[in-house]
Amino acid sequence: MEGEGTATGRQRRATASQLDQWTVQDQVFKIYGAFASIPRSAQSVISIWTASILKVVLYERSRPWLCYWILHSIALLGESVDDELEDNAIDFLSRCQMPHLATTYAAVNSLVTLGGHKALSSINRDNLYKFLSRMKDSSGAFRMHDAGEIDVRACYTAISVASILNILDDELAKGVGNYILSCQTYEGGIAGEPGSEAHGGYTFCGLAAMVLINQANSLDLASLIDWVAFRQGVECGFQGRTNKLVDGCYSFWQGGVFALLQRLPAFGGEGFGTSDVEVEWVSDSTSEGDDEDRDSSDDNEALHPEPDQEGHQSSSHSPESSTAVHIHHSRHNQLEPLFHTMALQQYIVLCSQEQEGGFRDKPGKARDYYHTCYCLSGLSVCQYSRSKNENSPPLPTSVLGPYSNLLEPIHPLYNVVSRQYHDAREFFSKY
Ligand SMILES: CC(C)=CCC/C(C)=C/CC/C(C)=C/COP(=O)(O)OP(=O)(O)O
Ligand SMILES: [Zn+2]
Repeated sequence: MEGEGTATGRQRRATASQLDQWTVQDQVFKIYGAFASIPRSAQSVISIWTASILKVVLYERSRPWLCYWILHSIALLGESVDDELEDNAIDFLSRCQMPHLATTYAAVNSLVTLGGHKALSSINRDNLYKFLSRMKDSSGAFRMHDAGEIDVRACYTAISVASILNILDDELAKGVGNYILSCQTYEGGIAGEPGSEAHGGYTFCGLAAMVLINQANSLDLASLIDWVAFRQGVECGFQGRTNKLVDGCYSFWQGGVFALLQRLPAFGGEGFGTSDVEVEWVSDSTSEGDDEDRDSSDDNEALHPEPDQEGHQSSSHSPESSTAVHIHHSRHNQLEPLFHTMALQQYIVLCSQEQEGGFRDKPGKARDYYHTCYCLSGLSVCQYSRSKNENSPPLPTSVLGPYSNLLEPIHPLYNVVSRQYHDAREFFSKY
């Protein structure tokens, strides 16, 4: 019998990413070996040179992301950039040469966020379609880049850009659903690849991709919703996975999962009309006053949960009263937000926000553009979680702090501001 520690035993249990990672590790160790054998005097020059190449590669890879995080944050705040910056951003994004699905998604979302003829027409949809087809594996799933890793993130970014650019067809969609289904774990959340651990980032990607290809109902939605409901911690923020710390960025990755779920017909929502992916908002059969009254009492409970005898959180999180069951039995058949939206706003505004501006993972960490983008996106999801449609703004009681804290609504399938989504949709339906 092969022992746990043997190479063959290790190989047999390995995921595709682990195998990739070990290949890279072997190469790095070989480089270390070669490095150790050269004269000491040459080592420092080479190490400075290698570090700067690595820095350039990583920086180049993240630049479209920086554009998206910054532009989307500005758009969420209801602001726009000046003409010169807009022109420079369009010019820069059209010169990015390293094809990669994640940066393609970031660049497309940046251009959609900038909006207007110049930004939208700078996207070469024919070439992009060819790139997406090249990234498609024979299994149906997508890989991130040429010879790159296959995972749920790649599936989402490919399907998301294809959908928003109106080039999604059966060929691109074929097999994606089965791959994502194989990534839903025993916990209910979705992992990056089969056999890995469920994680909020991949759960958002997997669910959004399934909605876009009209296959969300083939997931085990009841266990998915229970998994995500249990990820909101006593600190009021979300953790990315079981037994890990809460982090501001999961306000969107997990909060966005709720925003998607509550629009699904299976949970009483009105759907996305997935053939043309129009945003529909949750219908509401009760009076707004009634709704908002309950909001505040629920949120008080959320902030001060009654511990049970073993010190666990309140009974609404016990397995006997699973979240899925609650949804269907809520008063007057009205759909409640499926998480504590005011509590999450408290975590975002009071714990993730930096005094000087910007957002972070948690107190003690530094602010950055990634966390700023995803904390603001999560905040918007919370604020609009009870809105009937994007033209009826939330009541003040749904917004933590002054009403001037209200952000723009997002389209949760793509995480771009709704108005920009509609403009892009219209633009790409004509061209
Ligand atoms: C569209 C797109 C590209 C989406 C990316 C989705 C996303 C955020 C995936 C998360 C990946 C991951 C396993 C992080 C764990 O990091 P960690 O171990 O440092 O954090 P943790 O302790 O919170 O799990
Ligand atoms: Zn984070």
